[in-house]
Amino acid sequence: MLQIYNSLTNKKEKFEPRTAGEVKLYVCGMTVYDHCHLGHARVLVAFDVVYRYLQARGLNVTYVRNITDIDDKIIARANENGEEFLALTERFIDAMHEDERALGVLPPTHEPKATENIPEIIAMIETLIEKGNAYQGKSGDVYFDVSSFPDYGKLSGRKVEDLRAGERVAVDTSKKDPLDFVLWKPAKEGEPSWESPWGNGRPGWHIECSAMSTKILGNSFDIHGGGHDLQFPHHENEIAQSEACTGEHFANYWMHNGFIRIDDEKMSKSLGNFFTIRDVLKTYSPEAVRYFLISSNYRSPLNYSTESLDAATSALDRLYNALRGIPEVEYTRWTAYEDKFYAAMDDDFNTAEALASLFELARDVNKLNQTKGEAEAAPLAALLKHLGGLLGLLQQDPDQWLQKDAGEDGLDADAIEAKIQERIQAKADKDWGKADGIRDELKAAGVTLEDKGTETSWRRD
Ligand SMILES: Nc1ncnc2c1ncn2[C@@H]1O[C@H](COP(=O)(O)OP(=O)(O)OP(=O)(O)O)[C@@H](O)[C@H]1O
Ligand SMILES: [Zn+2]
Repeated sequence: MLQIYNSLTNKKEKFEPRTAGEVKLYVCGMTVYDHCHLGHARVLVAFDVVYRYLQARGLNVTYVRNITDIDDKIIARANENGEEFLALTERFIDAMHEDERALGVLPPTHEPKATENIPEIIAMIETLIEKGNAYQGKSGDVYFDVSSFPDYGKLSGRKVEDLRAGERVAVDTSKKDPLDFVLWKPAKEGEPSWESPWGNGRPGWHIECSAMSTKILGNSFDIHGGGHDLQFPHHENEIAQSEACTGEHFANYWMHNGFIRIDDEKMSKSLGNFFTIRDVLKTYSPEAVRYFLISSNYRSPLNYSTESLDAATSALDRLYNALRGIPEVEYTRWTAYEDKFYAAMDDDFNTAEALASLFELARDVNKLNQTKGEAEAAPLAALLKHLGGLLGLLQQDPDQWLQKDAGEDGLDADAIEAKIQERIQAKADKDWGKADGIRDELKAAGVTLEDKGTETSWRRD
């Protein structure tokens, strides 16, 4: 029986989809004005594991993860760069997709963008105004009237009176109440904008998720997820908007992942204390990064450190070692082992326990291999690989994986490939000095390049 910790009720609950066999999942995605960092990787991987596991449980999952492609930070960055905001967002959406592919994150079923759903957003705001849940400000702005929604605070457990205490309405807004939040913002000079009944403007952040989730998944759906910081106010506001608009219960289960932290602070672009996914992947393999991200419960905070990533790499070495040299055979069920793994995952996606079950399995593969030989160990090894795959792990060739770490030069295969790509680019740019420099640098690290036509291969000396 799958249990999910529901942030709405603050307890683990039996997971019962609204329609038997079907799961509708919505996760708040990135604001695309920069490269994704490891904090973003955690949301991507945590919900990728949820997505994979629900499917493994035989459920048909519709997974929606939005892209916030219009927002103050995006406009500010585009202005700084002197580029069109759409050019900026397109670049970072492509980069995000590259990072996802590199990390083995499966693409969601739908990836709606805010800018492609403006009519739906406007329609929702109009309904909210009609129903008396939203009002127009003085200059083309529209606000949600928090006092019109008695359930406000039910997700975050906050009381409206407490929230209001100490808040004051800023003089320059036309909000009636400091808790009211913006649904539509009037366009400022030179900013991207869309026509609306309230004049040219753009949507607030909260309304985009209400509009896109409802459009694709319906008024009510199963699971809504996102980072812990989104619980309040973003998700609280989504509930208010959606339930006020449709009169129906919005999402049944709310899942929030903990932060990736650095020195006990949230890894964040605004704080500048971040490591991008692509930078980390220059040194560590994607599976090691995934392993690190799921090595503790998705709800707990997780501190980033090179020690943890090294430990993740060694842990994977042990699992790959068990698979090495064993013939690949078709996976068949092996209940005694599978049950442990499934029981762990059924317990609110307890990946730490699920990984522990993989180590037990690896130990037994080794034992069988030593006592009875490779052929006998093969079915158990196939099971290990299969269960690892449900977490997006153990999908590499064991020999290659283990060879990666073998170099004493500190350069793994991915790092060498990256250098080769850099050299190909340098040659294309006719920067022969740089191209030779890279060849020499690799040579010094014990790696020899061999050019054959346009192909470059490498070997360790
Ligand atoms: N350090 C982190 N650890 C875990 N999840 C995070 C972290 N930073 C952002 N997220 C999550 O990533 C998703 C996308 O977030 P978004 O693009 O809005 O970034 P953000 O929270 O504004 O990050 P930043 O503060 O770095 O700009 C959200 O679900 C958010 O909660
Ligand atoms: Zn959202």
